[in-house]
Amino acid sequence: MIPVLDWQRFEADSVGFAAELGAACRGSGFFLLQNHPVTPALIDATFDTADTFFALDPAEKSALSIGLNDHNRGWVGQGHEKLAGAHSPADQKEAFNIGLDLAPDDARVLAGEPFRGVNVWPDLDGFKDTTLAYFDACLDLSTALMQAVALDLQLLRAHFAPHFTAPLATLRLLHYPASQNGAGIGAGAHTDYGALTLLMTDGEAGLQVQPRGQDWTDVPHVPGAFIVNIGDCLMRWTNDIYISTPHRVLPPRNQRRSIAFFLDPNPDTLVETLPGTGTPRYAPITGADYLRMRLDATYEPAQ
Ligand SMILES: O=C(O)CCC(=O)C(=O)O
Ligand SMILES: [Fe+2]
Repeated sequence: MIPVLDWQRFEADSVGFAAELGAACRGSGFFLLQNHPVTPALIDATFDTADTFFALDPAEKSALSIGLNDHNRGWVGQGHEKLAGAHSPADQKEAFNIGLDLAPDDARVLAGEPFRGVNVWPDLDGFKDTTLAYFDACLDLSTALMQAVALDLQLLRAHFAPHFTAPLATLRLLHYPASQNGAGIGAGAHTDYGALTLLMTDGEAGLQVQPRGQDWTDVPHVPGAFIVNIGDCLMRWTNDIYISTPHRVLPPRNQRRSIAFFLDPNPDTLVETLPGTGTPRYAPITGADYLRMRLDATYEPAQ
């Protein structure tokens, strides 16, 4: 049900690869991607540095809290987020978000453009270098995947390139503590907000998908392969030709770690239904407005 695609095929037969990708994106909205260029050494190093961060004292982590800035960077403590919506139980997980790495004197930061802020960093050797290397590797791979999306949609291969020059990409380190009794939820049922998500897990079970009209089913673990899925922004952009699919994480038996990379377009990109996709079902919206709308719904209103 969730196909396994081979990235090497994109070089040799980009049209054939794009057709496979397109079939997955029109179906379950999920596929596994193996033989990609993000090295096992970089993946391991990112998991290791994330472990070191999550083991810090909560007081140290809360100095980097996501609530202290308005550009979606930093630490999300346990119980802070409800991916399934405000009336659901809180997710049993913690997370750390890193965005495009901008200097404090970057003109976009100084101008206060939406989501254009500086990253926040823990005082840990190697954390920044490792996570930024992982961020860059995922940015390269995900924007290359957008070329395959373009080919599948009968657009020029470079169609999306201008929309991902300085995108609202987010690298999110995730940590789900072991659950004694399986009660509650690790991450509530949701669809992702952006264009593409590249997810790496440590193999601990828990992630499930629910393709439209079907039951929840486990996502298989293929060591080293990315779990790739499309988000609501790309569903909207394709006028619902591609499907973003609900998924959730059950409370894991053992602690579980994952690393999600969310690719959203540039903040000023106008997401309007693509040529050749029929009568538009959606009004155009900028990348920044769309992401803000979705993030605002994810965090509990202040008490
Ligand atoms: O941790 C996982 O396996 C999935 C996380 C997820 O779906 C998300 O953060 O959007
Ligand atoms: Fe997700």
